[in-house]
Amino acid sequence: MRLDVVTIFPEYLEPLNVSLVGKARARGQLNVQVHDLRAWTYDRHNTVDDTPYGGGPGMVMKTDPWGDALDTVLADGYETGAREPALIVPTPSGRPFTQELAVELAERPWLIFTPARYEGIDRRVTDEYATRMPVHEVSIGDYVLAGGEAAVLVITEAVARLLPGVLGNAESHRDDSFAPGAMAGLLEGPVYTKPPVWRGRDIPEVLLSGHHGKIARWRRDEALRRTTLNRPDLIERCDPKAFDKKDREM
Ligand SMILES: Nc1cc(-c2cccs2)n[nH]1
Repeated sequence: MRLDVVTIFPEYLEPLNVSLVGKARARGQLNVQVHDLRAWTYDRHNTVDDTPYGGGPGMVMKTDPWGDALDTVLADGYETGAREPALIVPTPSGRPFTQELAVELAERPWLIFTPARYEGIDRRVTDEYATRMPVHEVSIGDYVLAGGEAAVLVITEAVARLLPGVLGNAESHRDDSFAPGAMAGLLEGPVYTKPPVWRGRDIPEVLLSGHHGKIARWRRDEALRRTTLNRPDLIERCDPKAFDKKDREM
């Protein structure tokens, strides 16, 4: 997969050099290119914004720097064999980013992120590129950030970990919270490791029993408990038949 990020804060994307994404890049599983939007400005102040038509607070990001930047990124990507780009525009007014959308994006060969600052990017930019590729406006949550770069980090990590070979078998994403089918869409329950007693706190007996059926049932019950507490909305969506199946396996 190829990822391009165009931003006025390229240093904000440094975390893409470390940990899971950094290792995937080093292994060649991910090609990440970060571009400074100001490289496509030609005035003394490297201007990327201007006042909004129709008035109102704040500033709007101008068309030309984005258009020139995206044309260059696309030309470079195509030249090096990338195909089928999709534009990912982080915004509070976008489609909620979910594990389902992460799976959808992980299947694409090329994602181009356009994190905005200020009040956003002139709408004509996304209108222009929507004629050439899918444009996904994506929200990572119902809160307002100062810019989309943090959202790029979140989306990139959630997508990268789904790429084949990025997570070792030990870290399989099969049982992730929200992964369809895993615990029928429930939240993960509590986890424990050595020592067996810590500051007077024991491990739930069942986890030391070696009885896999009882352990699986306990984990399912804990997942139900946590989901009921924190995300009752997921309870309606989960597939009760999956429980029957799991009960039979236990
Ligand atoms: N979910 C979400 C996205 C954002 C922003 C994206 C770009 C500027 S602010 N805030 N909250």
